[in-house]
Amino acid sequence: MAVLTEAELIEIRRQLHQIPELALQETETHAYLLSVIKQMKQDYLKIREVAELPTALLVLVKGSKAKRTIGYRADIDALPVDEATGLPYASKHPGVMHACGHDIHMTVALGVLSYFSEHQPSDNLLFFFQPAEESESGGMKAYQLGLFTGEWHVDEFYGLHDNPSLPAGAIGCRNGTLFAGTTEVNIDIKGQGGHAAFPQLSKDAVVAAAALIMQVQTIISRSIDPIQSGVITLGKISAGHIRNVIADSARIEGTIRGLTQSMIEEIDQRLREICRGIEISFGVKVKLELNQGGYWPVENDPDLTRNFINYMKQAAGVNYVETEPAMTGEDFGYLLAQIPGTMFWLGIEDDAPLHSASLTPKESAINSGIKAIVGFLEYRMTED
Ligand SMILES: CC(=O)N[C@@H](CCC[C@H](N)C(=O)O)C(=O)O
Repeated sequence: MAVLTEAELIEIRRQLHQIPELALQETETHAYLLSVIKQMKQDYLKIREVAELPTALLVLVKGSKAKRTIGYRADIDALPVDEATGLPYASKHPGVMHACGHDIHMTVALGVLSYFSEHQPSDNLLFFFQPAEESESGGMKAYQLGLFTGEWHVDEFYGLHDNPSLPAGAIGCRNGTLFAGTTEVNIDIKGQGGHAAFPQLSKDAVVAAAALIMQVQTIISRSIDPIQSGVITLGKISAGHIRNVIADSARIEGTIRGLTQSMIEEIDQRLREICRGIEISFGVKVKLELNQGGYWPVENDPDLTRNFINYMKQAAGVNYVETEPAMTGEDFGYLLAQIPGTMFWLGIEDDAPLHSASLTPKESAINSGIKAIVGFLEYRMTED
């Protein structure tokens, strides 16, 4: 196979878009990626599958006179979102969609890999197709399994996220914190059920949940320095069985975001205190689970990122945009805390935001992204 053309890449993206899979279940996606990679020229490639993380895929491109190994990561999982785009190539998996654009991430990575499968790089390149970014901490799992050791050691890591608010193909970045750290929140309230007519004989889990939700929303406005940024979103609540029975339990699921680790820990602590207060005031039991996993703030390495930005600013054909930190989370933050590197945005220009059922990335972003990344990697490999 020659280097993948723009038309072939768009077709690949559409195939991937039709087979979205949730975190750690990306078997069809894994098989598809493998089939595309196996059609590339294999002379410089070494493919690795991992029994302990079966949907992950690593591909090493052997450099001709390697001074280092440069890692490039693309996440491969999708979201439990019912696609509403009406596109002819919409998801074939009901209730699951590439609503965060990981189909674009994979396609860009395949495009860059395809280029270097035909043009041997001087440094080693390691492509990491990572499962479980949206949940389940795939990046942290991979690192803790020792995937980046020995021959597969990575000296510096790069990865992108698509961004609907940037023009198609634009590269966005900043030095310092790019994305927030996040903590997943699960709250189980156990009360006592009873007849709707006799609330005094019950412990109403719905009322306790309502009070808890309203109190939690005061953390940001009343416990956090207004100059600092934090977000608490409780995106899911379930409770009760029928209108005239007082609910005996309620479950709330959400996410906390902060641009620094200390901010996240401060919010976590206030949440614990509010849960204790709800127990006392409503006579219920509240079980709080906080799970940060690998979703650490994405901290770009100062030197590597300065270099990346300087390259992108002057590269012909690259529309570089300096961006603000975002409250989105990314488990690439964990990898960047272990291995220096840079995360950046790729503009996909859409009115719909990430995680929307109507997200429709502009596909021209794929080719622009590949050109910018190939150019940067070739430049980086000329440096000592
Ligand atoms: C880019 C993006 O949208 N990432 C996700 C990451 C999820 C983090 C974690 N599972 C959580 O929900 O706290 C995001 O929602 O920002």
